[in-house]
Amino acid sequence: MKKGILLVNLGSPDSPNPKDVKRYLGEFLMDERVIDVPLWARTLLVKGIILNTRPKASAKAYKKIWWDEGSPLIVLSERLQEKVQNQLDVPVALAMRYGSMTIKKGLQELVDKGCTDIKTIPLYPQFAMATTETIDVKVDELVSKYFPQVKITRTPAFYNRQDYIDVLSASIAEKLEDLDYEHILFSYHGVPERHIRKSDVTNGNCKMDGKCCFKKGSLQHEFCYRHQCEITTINVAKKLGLKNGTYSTTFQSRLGFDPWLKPYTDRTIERMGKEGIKKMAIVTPAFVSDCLETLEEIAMEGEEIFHEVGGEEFTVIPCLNERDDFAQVLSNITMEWIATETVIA
Ligand SMILES: C=CC1=C(C)c2cc3[nH]c(cc4nc(cc5[nH]c(cc1n2)c(C)c5CCC(=O)O)C(CCC(=O)O)=C4C)c(C)c3C=C
Ligand SMILES: [Fe+2]
Ligand SMILES: [Fe+2]
Repeated sequence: MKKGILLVNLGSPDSPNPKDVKRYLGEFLMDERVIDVPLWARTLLVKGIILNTRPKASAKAYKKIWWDEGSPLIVLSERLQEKVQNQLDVPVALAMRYGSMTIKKGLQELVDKGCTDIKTIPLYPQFAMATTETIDVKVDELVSKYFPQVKITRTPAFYNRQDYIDVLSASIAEKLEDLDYEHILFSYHGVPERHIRKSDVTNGNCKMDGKCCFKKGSLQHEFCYRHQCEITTINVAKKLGLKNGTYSTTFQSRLGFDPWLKPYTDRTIERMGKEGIKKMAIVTPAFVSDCLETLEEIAMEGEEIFHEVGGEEFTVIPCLNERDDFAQVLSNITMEWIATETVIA
């Protein structure tokens, strides 16, 4: 069976115009693993409220970060795919969970090249129902409907791989080398607290009390986004020798009125600025590629909040994007898969 790799990221609108943003947000937010309420309630909320208000504001934000070549998230994912392809002999395709670069097209591209043994790699270091799980489920649906001859191998979240932690740490160290910063914030995309409970395979271990995520050996950690974010921070802090109190974990990008994972990034930036921190660095490890949430929400809005409360230097560390060493992590994941399958066969 010929092998192939399908990298999958979130996706972006086709353009930063309100019509395209509305179409994209409609597909994204109608996903039952993103807005996880019954269909009637989701339809009311998304089509009745959000899509009548948000696209205009979101389009304005997208316009601020859009590149001549297109959406930064898409362009950076394409550059990454090219790098990974150059490191490997097996075909590597790229798809997006939402928008025009569909997973169906990505699978078709690999099938057209003769691949029937495909490994999917969601471009998310940490597992979440709204990211990794929705990709895995969509791939299964498409394969059973259109590509029954294809065997799929999933890739678990790679937050705890040493090569990933080394690369993330190197990307931070390079940026901070000559910089005199007082605090480094590790800001992850948030999810509603409810999502963490829903993904709790141990049925009740997850108490959202700040302790369960650190319990050794819990089966729940495999599907606990909060645990995986906290551990990413801890492992990087260890690798870089960061002192306690000089770094922290926060969660950004809330939507709606339910409680989301805390502490919130924007409020933390504001509080720290008010408490007298003048030089802050911020890294966003839940995002592999720079996107609206890093380039606008963090680098523009976050900086504005910090300056408003007296902060002076706000350094944003880029995502791993198309770094050679990050492409190498994805190639390592691929080569380990090929080696294991060869031994089993
Ligand atoms: C990194 C992982 C992500 C998780 C987890 C996630 C959960 C999540 N997101 C929303 C709602 C929105 N997210 C939006 C943008 C966006 N989200 C991620 C990643 C994760 N989302 C990325 C990479 C991006 C940027 C996409 C780009 O084109 O650059 C948006 C759209 C922008 C906006 O209008 O603000 C929304 C809406 C929910 C509800 C959710 C979990 C339940
Ligand atoms: Fe999001
Ligand atoms: Fe947890």
